[in-house]
Amino acid sequence: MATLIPALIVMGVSGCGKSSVGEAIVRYSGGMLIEGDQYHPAENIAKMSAGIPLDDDDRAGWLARLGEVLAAAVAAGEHPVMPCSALKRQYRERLRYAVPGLGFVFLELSREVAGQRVSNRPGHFMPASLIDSQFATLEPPNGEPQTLVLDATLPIDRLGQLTAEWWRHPQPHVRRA
Ligand SMILES: Nc1ncnc2c1ncn2[C@@H]1O[C@H](COP(=O)(O)OP(=O)(O)OP(=O)(O)O)[C@@H](O)[C@H]1O
Ligand SMILES: O=C(O)[C@H](O)[C@@H](O)[C@H](O)[C@H](O)CO
Repeated sequence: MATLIPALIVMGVSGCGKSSVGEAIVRYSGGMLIEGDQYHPAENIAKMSAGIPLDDDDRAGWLARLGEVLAAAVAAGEHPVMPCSALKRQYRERLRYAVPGLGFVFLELSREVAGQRVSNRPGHFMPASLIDSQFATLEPPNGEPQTLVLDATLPIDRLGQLTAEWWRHPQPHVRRA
């Protein structure tokens, strides 16, 4: 894969489709999926499961670890695709520092649809009661470099295709659909 973007973060609030679309991107691009949620320490999962939103301190160690994991994968010649909420600009800057040129795909979704999706998803630690805090924390990546903004209600496969296409021929900031 010839690309200027070494790795991709699939970002957005809980329920926007980061994990589902990450899998589709990998199918269309040949990249390697690394699930960001897997690197949350047990305390973070316990907090979210109890309906308590994470704060900056809770996310700091997790983001540092994600940066290391991404950088190691890139150094090993992989093309990682990482679902990771990356809700605030300062979180994204930390990841960019770890992997210069890092790309972001922002899956944009309304509060209503996010709530419906999370309520209807069995067996996941994230309760729907945390959706409001996810939106309160979200700083959309408007105007940020190497960022693709997509309508998260498009079919998952289509989102994967659009992202893979953009990844092959990236433009600085694109709002496609
Ligand atoms: N584009 C889509 N159209 C319809 N349903 C979708 C779409 N994307 C995701 N979903 C559904 O919404 C739910 C949440 O998706 P997913 O788990 O991929 O989101 P997420 O952003 O990774 O969530 P979290 O951050 O909470 O893990 C799932 O049931 C999934 O099947
Ligand atoms: O930054 C955060 O608040 C967390 O990463 C959450 O976004 C969850 O991990 C995710 O949404 C549930 O899977």
